[in-house]
Amino acid sequence: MHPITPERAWALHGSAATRQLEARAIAAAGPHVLMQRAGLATARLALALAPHARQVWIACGPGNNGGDGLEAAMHLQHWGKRPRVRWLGDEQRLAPDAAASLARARAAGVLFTDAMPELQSQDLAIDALLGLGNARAATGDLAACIAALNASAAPVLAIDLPTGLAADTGQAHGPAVRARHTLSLLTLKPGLFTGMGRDLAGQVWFDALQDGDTVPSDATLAGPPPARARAHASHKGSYGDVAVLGGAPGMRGAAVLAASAALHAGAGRVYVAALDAGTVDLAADAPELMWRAPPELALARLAVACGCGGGPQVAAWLPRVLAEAAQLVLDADALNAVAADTGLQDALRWRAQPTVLTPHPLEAARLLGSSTTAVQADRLAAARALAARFGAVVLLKGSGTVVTEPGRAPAINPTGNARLATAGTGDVLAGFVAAHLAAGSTAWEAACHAAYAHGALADTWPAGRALTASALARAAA
Ligand SMILES: NC(=O)C1=CN([C@@H]2O[C@H](COP(=O)(O)OP(=O)(O)OC[C@H]3O[C@@H](n4cnc5c(N)ncnc54)[C@H](O)[C@@H]3O)[C@@H](O)[C@H]2O)[C@@H](O)CC1
Ligand SMILES: Nc1ncnc2c1ncn2[C@@H]1O[C@H](COP(=O)(O)OP(=O)(O)O)[C@@H](O)[C@H]1O
Ligand SMILES: [K+]
Repeated sequence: MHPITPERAWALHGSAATRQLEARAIAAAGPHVLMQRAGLATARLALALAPHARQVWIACGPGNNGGDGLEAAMHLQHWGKRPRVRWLGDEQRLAPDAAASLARARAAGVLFTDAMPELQSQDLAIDALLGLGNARAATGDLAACIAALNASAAPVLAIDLPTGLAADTGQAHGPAVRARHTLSLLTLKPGLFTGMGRDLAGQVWFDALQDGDTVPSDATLAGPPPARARAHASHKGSYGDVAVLGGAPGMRGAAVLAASAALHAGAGRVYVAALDAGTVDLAADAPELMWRAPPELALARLAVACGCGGGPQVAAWLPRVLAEAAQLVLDADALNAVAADTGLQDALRWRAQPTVLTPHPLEAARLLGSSTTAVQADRLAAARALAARFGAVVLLKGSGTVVTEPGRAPAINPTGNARLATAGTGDVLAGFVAAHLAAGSTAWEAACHAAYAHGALADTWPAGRALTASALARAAA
């Protein structure tokens, strides 16, 4: 069993792939063996999380997720704990594995009770209501158990998935359990790491329940970028040139943030072309930045971050930028301009040079002609659709940032937290991506590595220090 941390990459499997692997694993191991392993793993984790727990409330649903919970109850009973089980199943319609675990829990003397527990007296609660079989919004007793788990002062351990969380999308379309820990079984599911997944699953643990067998993954949970050593005999030209095109009147700060981020992330030289009527400025904290009028940029030699505070003015520059920029990050207003103009959409599709689009969900919705709700309902699918439509790497921002490109399984970024929800951090990310592109990374690597580094800075940010976008830009290593 492993705790899932951002220190390494992990393969992610959606529900269809997991069902496929489950069928093979059951065929190989024999009936009930997998559920026995799942229940034992759950009980062991429960004990590790709450070693002194006496009272454990286990809410068990009607299917095999409930079977895992019953199996765990049996072990906890054997180990001298006092598990109390609320079981929502129907013996007439019970699958054989869950029926076997029900019999074992009863034989062990586990207490079954329909009464809701005295919530404050529980030391631990286990959510074994629904897992992969979660088919519709919970109502009735199921919804009441979800509410009880969420009201519990005790930590909640969810088996396989927090009840109500969709394995493939990270969305919940009804009441859902908010767990402190989730033990994912057989595979890690993408929905645990994006959308609502991070908030509902808490700390994720993983037990493969079997050795060796696997099926093709649907996505990856990204790992850290490889360390980049600088050759001693290198010079500023070795790390490439970035230009930021943005900063319309009143929004110059966005361009400075992206430029400062590119500079601190290691770009050799950083130019800023502000759309603010061409006035030249020296940012007090970054005299290294070189200010140019937009027509002066030698786009064909530059990694360009375009959009950051660009306002409507950026649209006029996009035909040239799309045609000429050696590498390109399109952010914010540049994305909105593309969304509003089919000519720019064609130019983006025809572009052959490396390109990264960095929309937040609303920008993605504009590009897709859909809504933020539709994008968030399936972030992986939305990112894939955008990548296919524009033939570019897409980095869809938000909790569990998704990176994808045509023909490749998406990566979900494991780092970052809600302290990043402050104005300007997206401009910083665009600057990071541009710096990686300028240094020679592929568009895919630049997007994955920049997202990871951006989130990791937030994850290690000192508790007492305000996380502002300008401080984030300067903190890049
Ligand atoms: N079969 C096995 O040996 C194994 C099963 N495993 C567990 O089994 C789970 C999948 O089991 P199932 O396929 O039985 O699925 P679940 O146990 O997640 O739920 C399926 C049952 O819940 C009902 N249901 C779904 N949504 C409902 C709703 N909103 N209101 C009321 N009832 C609802 C379905 O009609 C069905 O009876 C996995 O998540 C995992 O926890 C794993 O332990 C691996 C081994
Ligand atoms: N709750 C969160 N968890 C993880 N990352 C977040 C969260 N909220 C915001 N972020 C990150 O912060 C950045 C915000 O970017 P964006 O929405 O473009 O803001 P802005 O336009 O103000 O710069 C993105 O990288 C996004 O992924
Ligand atoms: K569950």
